[in-house]
Amino acid sequence: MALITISGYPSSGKTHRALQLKTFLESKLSEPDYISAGGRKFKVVIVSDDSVGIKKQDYDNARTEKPARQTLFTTLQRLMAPDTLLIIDSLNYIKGFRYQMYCAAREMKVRVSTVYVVATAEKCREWNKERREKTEKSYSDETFENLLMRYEEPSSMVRWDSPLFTVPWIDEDIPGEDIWKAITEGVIKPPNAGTQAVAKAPTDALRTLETITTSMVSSIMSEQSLSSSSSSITIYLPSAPDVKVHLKLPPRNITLSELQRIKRQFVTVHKKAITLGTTEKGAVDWSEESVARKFKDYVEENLKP
Ligand SMILES: Nc1ncnc2c1ncn2[C@@H]1O[C@H](COP(=O)(O)OP(=O)(O)OP(=O)(O)O)[C@@H](O)[C@H]1O
Repeated sequence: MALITISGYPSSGKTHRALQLKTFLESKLSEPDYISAGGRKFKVVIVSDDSVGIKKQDYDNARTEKPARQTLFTTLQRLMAPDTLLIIDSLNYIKGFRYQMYCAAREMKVRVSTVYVVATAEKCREWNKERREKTEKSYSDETFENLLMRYEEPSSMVRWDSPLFTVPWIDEDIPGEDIWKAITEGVIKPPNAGTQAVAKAPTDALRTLETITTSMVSSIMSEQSLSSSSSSITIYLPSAPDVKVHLKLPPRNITLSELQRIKRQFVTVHKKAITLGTTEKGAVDWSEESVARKFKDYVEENLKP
């Protein structure tokens, strides 16, 4: 039915908010009108680091953090269902990971929303220290500071974070009614080209992903050098000349390293989707045109103005 992603700094009160939200949603689900309208039994489920066995120390280095995140992702894929309001209570601090969850939700045809729990770094530091003093689970100081530095703030401007609800730590109420509306009445986005089922071997898909994105990065760079004042360029794919992609660029010079960083993020996220898509849910569409259009959207949304 819906996927609600909670995101925020370490020790910012995400679990506190997730529990508040669960109580609110359960009270809405128990309203007689709601039950009789749908005639179905819905449930609210929280998936958290604790519930899937992720420890605070797993965030100490990438070697342990990556498989932890993968466990979280596999669990949420398994639990997403038409009768479930799924709340993901974890740091969810990587933009690419939130995008990956969003794609999975679209594939399952469930509504999405993001709750950004905001507390100052100082406050979170204080709460993390208090947890340690009370011998509760806490992050080491080094990991805590590292996570703060790496935190990629959600933005209502990008599809995968919206609708976005920002909840400050001082405000005791959550915007429950607004979240409820978003997850029961909001638009269900159809699976995009990248999540529709069309057979293609994973090795081909990985090659397409790499060659198309590489070729688009060089096309953007060369088009930009030819028409420096233009804010919109057209790219033709050398390997598929009948495919034309129109790309909007911000009115400034885009650097190669910027594009390569965006390309790396895109490739990493979709490599995972290719593997999961082909091993668990049937093959997905990784045609050249589909990859080109997905990458175009990703570039447009990730280039700073
Ligand atoms: N609004 C608040 N007012 C006072 N204390 C709070 C508030 N929110 C959280 N805390 C305290 O901060 C600590 C961390 O809270 P919580 O577990 O909800 O954070 P979290 O963001 O889920 O942490 P983690 O990053 O470990 O998942 C707890 O000890 C909690 O009591």
